[in-house]
This record gives sequence, C-alpha cells and structure tokens, in this order.
Amino acid sequence: MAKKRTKSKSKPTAANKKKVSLKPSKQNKIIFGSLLIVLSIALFFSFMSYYFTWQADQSLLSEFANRNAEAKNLLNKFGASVSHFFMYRGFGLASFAFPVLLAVTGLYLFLGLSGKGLVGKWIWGLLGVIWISVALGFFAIDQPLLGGLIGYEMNDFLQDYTGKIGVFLILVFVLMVILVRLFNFTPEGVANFFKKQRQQITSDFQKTVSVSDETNESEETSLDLSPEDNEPIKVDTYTHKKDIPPLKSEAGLDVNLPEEEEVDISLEVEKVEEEKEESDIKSEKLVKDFGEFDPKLELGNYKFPPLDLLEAHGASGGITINQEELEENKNRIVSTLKNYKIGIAQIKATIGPTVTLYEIVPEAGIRISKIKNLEDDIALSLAALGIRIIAPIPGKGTIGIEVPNKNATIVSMRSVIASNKFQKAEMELPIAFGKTISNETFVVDLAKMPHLLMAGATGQGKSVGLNAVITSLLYKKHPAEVKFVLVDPKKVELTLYNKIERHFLAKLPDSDDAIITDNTKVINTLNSLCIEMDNRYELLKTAMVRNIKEYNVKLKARKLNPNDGHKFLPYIVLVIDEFADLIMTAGKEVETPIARLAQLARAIGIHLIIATQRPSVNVITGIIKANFPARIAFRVTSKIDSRTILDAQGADQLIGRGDMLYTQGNDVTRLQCAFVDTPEVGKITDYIGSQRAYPEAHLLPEYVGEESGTGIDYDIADRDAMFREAAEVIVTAQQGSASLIQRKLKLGYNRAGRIIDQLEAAGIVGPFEGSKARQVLVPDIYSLEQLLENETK
Ligand SMILES: Nc1ncnc2c1ncn2[C@@H]1O[C@H](COP(=O)(O)OP(=O)(O)OP(=O)(O)O)[C@@H](O)[C@H]1O
Repeated sequence: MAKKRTKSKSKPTAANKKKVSLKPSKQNKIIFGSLLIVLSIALFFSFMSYYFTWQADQSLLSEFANRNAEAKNLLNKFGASVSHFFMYRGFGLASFAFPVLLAVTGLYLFLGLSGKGLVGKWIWGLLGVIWISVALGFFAIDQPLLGGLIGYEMNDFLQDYTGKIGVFLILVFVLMVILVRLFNFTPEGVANFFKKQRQQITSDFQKTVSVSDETNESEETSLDLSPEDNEPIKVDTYTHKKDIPPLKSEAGLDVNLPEEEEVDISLEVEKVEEEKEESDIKSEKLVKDFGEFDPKLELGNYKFPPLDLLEAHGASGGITINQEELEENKNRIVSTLKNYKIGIAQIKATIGPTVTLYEIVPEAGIRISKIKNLEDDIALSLAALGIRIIAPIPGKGTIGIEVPNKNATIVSMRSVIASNKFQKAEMELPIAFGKTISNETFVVDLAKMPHLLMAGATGQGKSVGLNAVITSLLYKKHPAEVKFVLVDPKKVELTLYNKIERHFLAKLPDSDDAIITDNTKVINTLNSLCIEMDNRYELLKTAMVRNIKEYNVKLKARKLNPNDGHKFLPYIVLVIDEFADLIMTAGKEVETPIARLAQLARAIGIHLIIATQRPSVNVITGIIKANFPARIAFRVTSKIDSRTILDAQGADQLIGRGDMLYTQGNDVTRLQCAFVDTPEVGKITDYIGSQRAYPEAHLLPEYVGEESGTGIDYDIADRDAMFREAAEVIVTAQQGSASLIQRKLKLGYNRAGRIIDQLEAAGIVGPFEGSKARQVLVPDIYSLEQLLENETK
C-alpha cells in the first residue's frame, strides 16, 4: 500500500509539471498569446504618447496610488509609469523593440506555431536594444530620452575605460557581428545579392522582349512563382499547398506565414511544361514520325530458338531420392557426430538435384569451432565423396552437411530455360546456371557480375558450363543485342558456334574464322577489344551518359545523331576456353589487355568469361583475380586449387559432372550446372544459322600489332628438345602445321604450338595464315641441315 501511494504521489507531480511548464493546452496558448499581443499594443501606444507627454506626467509618477491624479499618457498612469520605466530608466527609443518582440511571441502562441527560433529572436532583439541604446547614448548624449538611462550609463561606463574611440570601435564591432550573423553580410553574400539583382534585371528584360513577341499565352507563363532569392517553391501535388521558405523581415525576424492561411488562399498552380532543348524537340519529332529506333529491325523476322530444341534428359520425373536413403544418411550423420561427442538437437534435410543438405542444430554448449575443426574427420567417417561441411551456414545458426544423392538428377537446360525465373528475368544478360541445393533455378545477370572466372579439372563440366552460359544468352537475346568473341585453343569445344557467325559472333576485320583458335590472334583480338572499349567510352562521353544501357536508351529515343558516329552498341561477351594455355604461351601479352578490359569494360558492355583447367596462381594471377569477383569452381583436384579460385576450400570436395560452387563476393553457393549436350547446341545453332543473317560477323576495330609474326623471339638455347625432329617432319612433309608435329611426334598441342613458333623464328616455316597450313620455307632436308649448321656457327 505504502509503495503504491508513494508511486501515485510522485507520478502526478511529474505530469503536472509537464503540463504547466512544457505543454500548455491549445486554449491556454491562445489566451496567453492574446494577452501578449494586447500588452504589446498597450506598450506601443504608451511609448508613442510618452514622447509627447513625459514632461507633463513626470510629477505624477510618485502618485500612482492616487486615484484622482490623471496622467496625459494615452494609457494614463499605467502608460506613464511603464514608459518611464522602459524609455527613461531603460533603453530609450530602443524600447520599441519590446512591444515588437512581445507581439511576435504572442502571435506564435496564438497561432500555435512551433516556438523554434523564438529564443534566438529574443536574444538578438535584446542585443539590438542594447546596441541601439548605447549608440544613441553615444551620439545623442544630450537627448537622454533617445538612449535611456541604461544607454547613457553604459556609454559612460565604457568611455571611462576605453575612451570615446574605444566605445565607437566596440559599437562598430558589435554592429558587424549583428550584420554578419543575422543578415549574412559577407563579401560573397554581398556579391550574390548584386548578382541576383543583375539576373533579375536581365530576366525581366528578356521577359519583356518575349512578351512583346508572343501571344497572351506567354503572359501566363511569365507569372513568376519563384521567390526572389531563387529558392524553389515546393508544391504538394495533392493539396496544392505551397511550401514557401520563411521570409525575413527587415528586423531580421523570421516570419513564418501561418499554414492555415495558406489553405484559405486558393492558389492555382499552373503546370509549366519543362523547357525543352532544341535537340529534345527534334528527337521527339523523329520518334513521333518514325517511332523509336529499333536495332532489331534489320533482322526483324528473327525467331528465337524454341524450347523443344532442348532435351529433358529424363529429368521430367523430378528428383529421385527415397525416404530410406534420407534416413540412412541421417543416422550416419548422427552416429558419426556422436563419436566426436557432438550432440544434435535438431536435423533438417533439403533435397537438391545432386546433393542433399542436412542442416544440424547442435546441442546447447557445443562450439561450432569444434565441428569446423573436425570437418575432415567427419567427412571421412561419413565415407562419401562430395561431402561438404558448412559450419556455420551464413546467416543461420546451423551447420550444414551436404551429402551427395545416390542417384543424381540431371538438371536439363530445358528445365532452367523454361523456368519462370529465367523467362521473366528483367536482366541485361540473364544466365541460367542451373539449380541450387534447394532445387531453385539460379539465374544471374552477367552484366552485373561483370566478369566470370570458371575453373575445374578436366571432365568436370566446364565446357558444358560455358555452353549453358552461351545458350542462356541465345535464348534471351536478339542478334543485334549481344555479340560473342569466342577463343577456343582446343579448337573443338566451340566450333559449333561457327554456324551463327553472322548472327552472333564478332571478329577482327582481316580474319576468316570468327572463332579464334590461334594464340597470336588472341592477342590482336584482345587489343582490338581494348580499342573498341576506348571508342565506346568516347561515345558515352559525347552522349553524356554513364553506361551502355543509358546510351542505348538515348539512342533508341533518337537523341543521338548517327552522323556523329553514334550507333547501337551490342553487348560483347568474350569467352576464353583454356585460359591457362594462353597465359603460358603469351604471358603478359594477354594478361595486360585482359586486366585492362576487366577493370574498365563493365560500363561499356564488354564482359569476360574465362575458363581454365589449371587454376594455379601463375594462371589466375593476382591482377586477374582482383578483377573477376564472380567465380565458378567445378571439381578441382586439390584444396590449394580451390583456394586459388574461390578463396575458400570446398571445390575439391565436389562430385563432378556439373556440381559447382558459385561465388560473387562472399557467399559461396553450391549449384548443379544445367546440362546441355553438344547435339542440343548443334540444333540451336542450326536453327539460328538457317535464318536470315547480317552480311558478315560484327567487325571489331582493326588492330595492327607491332610485328605480324608471333612476336616471340626464341633463343636457340631455349629451343624445344624435339625442335630438330619437328623441323625434319615439317620439311619432309612440306606442310607447316602443328597438328602434324603433334601426330608424328606424339606431343601435346601446346608443345607443338610452341615448336611451330620456334620454327617460324628460325625461318623454317612462314607466318600464321589463318586456317591454312603455314608455308614451309626450306625445300628439303639437306637445306635444313645447312641452315641449322650455319646457325650454330
Ligand atoms: N551439368 C552436368 N550435368 C550432368 N553431366 C555433366 C554436366 N556437366 C558435365 N557433365 C558430364 O561430364 C562430361 C565432361 O564435361 P565437360 O566436357 O564439360 O568437361 P570439361 O571440364 O570441359 O573437360 P575438359 O576440360 O577436358 O574439356 C560431360 O560429357 C557430361 O557427361
């Protein structure tokens, strides 16, 4: 009871306090506001009449209590006494600021405006009062009524200490403070003021001129709604209320116009159409006459490949995993973890196409780091290939164990292309990679990646992955919108796309084949792409846009003149298979342009996809890695490789056949890559290839290398051990081809390629001639021997 009472006692006091001091009711505010206004009027009139009656009323001041005594002041004895107090004993003429301040305060309260800034007004007001009274005391020392007693005394006091000049300087300084703080009296402020005045005059002048030229209509538009200081008027489109910036009165007081009044004033806001530049009007007319520019028009009848070119790969039955398998795996996980004394509170399974994710909530008190440390042991105990432990699953407090399904389901390209997610994807370059562990279609935008690095050991699904990427784009993009530059040193993986050369491929002007299989050509192509990139940046600059998307939108709206070199820019996707081979043979020569493209090409629509078998650090160099945030790892053979690609392990524990990890930044997602077989790709390219095409492949800018040859100088000492045998084979057969050396000497493609380069450097074979074999420059074995002997001399 006692407690209650104390509580109830303390509460109301606090509340009352609040009510009285901080939040007066609206009525109270109005009452108090009116009182202040009335008081200010009374003061004003008293002060006014005091100047005429003060002498007459002087003697009455001591007779305030005498009812018979009558003062001359308009407000009688009250007026005479108060005025005497303020004007004579106080601040003199400056006292007129008090009725003003009181009136403003009263208005604030009366209208219920927020009291922000009121204190400031009082402070500045009082400072102004003191300054004026001291100034008047200083200049009109013989007129005590002007400066008042305080003005006089303060002046006297200051003069005693600082002398007349000192007081004058103090007055000037305080005046400066007031001017700077209250009226922004700075050199820039003054300059701006004059500038605005000048602008106002010129615009007024122009308006007058235009009014005389134009019809009545322009009279309406010349109605100037903007306030003088060019601050914008915000108009609420629903209520048509103007949000007018507070006006400043001469005395430096912010006067906020009461909102209610604004509603009463019916303000008609005329929608003034935005001023259009001449070019805008022109482009609008063009769009009106001819419609938007359509880059697809040239191949207007182009038909996108239908879905039935793709096969279902028996995936129509859905995922096949039975309850037994799930139970079995669960029991194994539980018992394995028990061996390590890890209790499980809960376990949940998510079935994916190739793996099932078991999500475990460990018992309270078990450290996740313990499970993480036991990762390898647990994987070993579960004795299955492809187990990956994620401890903890990012964003969840659980631990994931991925266990491969006994019967993996193939994710067909058909199923992902047909998915709603892909069909409705509002992306620039949508790619349907496959399905996630929870069987959702995984679609990403290549334009956002913006480049992709793909790695994986032989036979783990890289080529299929590349085909999936290309197929996705072929299903979604018109030939006018995207072009591929394909680099295929293996010569077999991407050849099928030859059929769509005149639809979708880009090549160097002088080359026969669009698909690049030769390393020297790759260097030229990469450099040519760099030129294309620079050209595109130049176009973007002149069009004043930031990226290819904005550029093409502007071009479609006919805002860019083709006569100035503007043209529709298709996305360019550079696909390099076997990047390791390229880096090994050409090194810096390819690394530099690739790094340049990777760093800069995202805005102008050139995107790189690089695939490699060997994800070692000398292939995926730091500079390349830094510019390829999006990476895909198929199965690799070692943890180190996994780290090189993903900066995380796990790719070594994949099960192959399209099982992959995708990362774009931090999160690693396990996916089953969509499967598209070579015959399917064949069908798609046949379908596209059989349609009307452009006259030729999209031409890249010409690039003239420093040397037309290989550009690689070989020292005699650096020659391959099989160099002599290879030279003999070539000269005997009189056919300069790497594949001949490969066959006869049973060498790998790369080594044979290098030997051919060395033979060229030695002058035994001629330069590269596209798809034709190189010319053999030595007629017979005898001449060859002579040539080689002369070399050693
Ligand atoms: N997503 C997938 N789904 C099912 N099977 C696949 C998938 N990807 C690849 N495979 C199987 O793996 C085989 C090898 O794939 P792929 O040719 O893509 O390997 P690769 O990594 O390109 O090898 P290499 O580096 O030697 O060219 C395919 O023939 C196919 O049988």
